[in-house]
Amino acid sequence: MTATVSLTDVAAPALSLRDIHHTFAANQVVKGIDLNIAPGEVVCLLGPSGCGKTTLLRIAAGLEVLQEGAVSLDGKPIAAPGKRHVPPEKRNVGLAFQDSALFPHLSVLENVTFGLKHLPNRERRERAIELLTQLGMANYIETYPHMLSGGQQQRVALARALAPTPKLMLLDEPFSSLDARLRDRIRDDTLHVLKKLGSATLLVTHDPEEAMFMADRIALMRDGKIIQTGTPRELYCAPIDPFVVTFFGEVNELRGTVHQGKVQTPVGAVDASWLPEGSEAQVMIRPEALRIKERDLPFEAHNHSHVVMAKLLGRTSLIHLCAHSDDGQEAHLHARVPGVFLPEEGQPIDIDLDHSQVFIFPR
Ligand SMILES: Nc1ncnc2c1ncn2[C@@H]1O[C@H](COP(=O)(O)OP(=O)(O)OP(=O)(O)O)[C@@H](O)[C@H]1O
Repeated sequence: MTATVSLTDVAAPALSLRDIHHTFAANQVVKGIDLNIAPGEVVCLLGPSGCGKTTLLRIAAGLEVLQEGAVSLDGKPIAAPGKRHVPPEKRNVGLAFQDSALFPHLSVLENVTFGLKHLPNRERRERAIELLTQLGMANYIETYPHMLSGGQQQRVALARALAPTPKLMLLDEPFSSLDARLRDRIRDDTLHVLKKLGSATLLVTHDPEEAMFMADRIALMRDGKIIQTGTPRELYCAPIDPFVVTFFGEVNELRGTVHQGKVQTPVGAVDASWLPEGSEAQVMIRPEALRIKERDLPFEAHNHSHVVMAKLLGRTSLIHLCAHSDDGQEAHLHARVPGVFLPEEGQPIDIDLDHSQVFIFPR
């Protein structure tokens, strides 16, 4: 019998962070973090402002001296508290930040070839131009940084970080200074370049959509700790606690008591078989889990579920609704429906639940 062994089982992690703790004055900002990144894997460190993401990335980069724990690159220890600190420039990692400064006296091409001194001239130039082309900057190779917009400078900074093909890229909010349209394009270009080069990547972001767009795996942080690690699908569809659910977008929150393995809500019964009978539960329903069907009933039938308000948000419509159950329970909920769906105020409706986007937790 042969066992299947994946590449990630045999190859040393591109980055390994073990039991990392970090304190500024008396403020403990990283509290025991373990994280591995496999070769070629894109991992997003996601979390609210101040939860310690940047500090962790700076520790991996060597910009903060490690206080507690261990850091390895490619299986080799590069930082141990009080013993070993390989400086950032010797770690063979690519770094790009929200506002990465370019060398002002060098052209775009010279900025990108800067880290390629070990290559012959021609190869250096070809490599830089290839990357600048992939990031939409091929027409600016002779331009100087002060002549570029912020978004263009950011693309050059990404090309400069990627040019030496580092085994590990550390990116801290590299797209957040860009306006929405440009950000989408540069994110897309960057993702394709990272995958083509096969660089393992740790990307810090506070934007869940960005994390889902970029990541093979997401590590969601709160208050110095990783709360859940998994694929975007695992975090979105199998969140382990209410914080994880709410971090990925608005949810309808209801409460109820577990009775015969279920909690009754105004939109139907929700399975709670894993919770103790009689316990209080929190039911979280994503807006897209509410499926609405218009009913041919008089608009005055207000003991039936009905539309309170409908707004077009662009790609989706947001329906404010009043949900009624047969036993007299009532709740104001938000539903999201793809495309243009704008029923009139008072329109009676039936509501079905997509249970895959309903989550239940003990209160
Ligand atoms: N050099 C420093 N000296 C003192 N406190 C610091 C220092 N750097 C960060 N902190 C504090 O550590 C905490 C974590 O900061 P960090 O920048 O790691 O968070 P973050 O999750 O990246 O936040 P953001 O998304 O806002 O950048 C914050 O309370 C911050 O004020």
